[in-house]
Amino acid sequence: MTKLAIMGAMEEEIEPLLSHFKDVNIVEFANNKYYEVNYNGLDIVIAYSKIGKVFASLTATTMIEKFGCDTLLFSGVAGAINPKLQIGDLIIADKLCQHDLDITAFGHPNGFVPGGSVFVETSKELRDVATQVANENDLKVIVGTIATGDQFVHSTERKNFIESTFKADALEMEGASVAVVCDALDIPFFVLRAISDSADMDAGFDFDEFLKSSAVNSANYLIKIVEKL
Ligand SMILES: Nc1ncnc2c(CN3C[C@H](CCSCCOCCO)[C@@H](O)C3)c[nH]c12
Repeated sequence: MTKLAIMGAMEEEIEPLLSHFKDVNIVEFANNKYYEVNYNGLDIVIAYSKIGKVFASLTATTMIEKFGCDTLLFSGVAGAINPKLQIGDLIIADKLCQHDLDITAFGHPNGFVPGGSVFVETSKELRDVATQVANENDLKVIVGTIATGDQFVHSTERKNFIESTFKADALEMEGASVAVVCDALDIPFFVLRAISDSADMDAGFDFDEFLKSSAVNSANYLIKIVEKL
């Protein structure tokens, strides 16, 4: 029986999801709250990690190891790199990387450390469900590479580095750490993001303005995917 983890990084990313559920049981653990619900017979644990790769790794590991989740879906917002991605648009990750992981001094490529890999792929099965839902609901969704790093990107210089180095389509601060955790624990995972900004000099203003509405875009799509699982 599937037990689903639904994760975000910020409260604003999870709030639109929680509003769909009643009878929520709250479990406090490791300075965080985990919301347990049952939806259409599916046991679900929902949490927002707080910002960044370390918090996201802790929450993903907790949802799997402590709560016994066997599938993990991430919903949230992202900065656009691919110019086809406009504010509010949806992107599903087929693979993720860490743009700020750097031991190039030793001849390794950006995003690589021994024992790891530059890219981690998401679950093809979950992506196929998502694509079917998008088609059924006439949703425009891009499938692409998402780059993760412990920084809010707000400069075209950093954005261009990430694009040229990883050929990434979007960027954020948690997805690749969820990917490494799920890959290591052999848990199928899926990362969905809606664009809140373009990671350029206007990113801070756009993010403040569009966080909530873009988080709702992602959450509404994710709920439709959950209903298919
Ligand atoms: N351009 C960008 N660069 C990197 N990541 C993103 C993302 C994706 N999420 C949003 C959030 C931004 C962290 S700062 C939030 C401000 O907090 C305000 C509270 O003081 C973090 O969880 C990553 C959207 N645009 C981005």
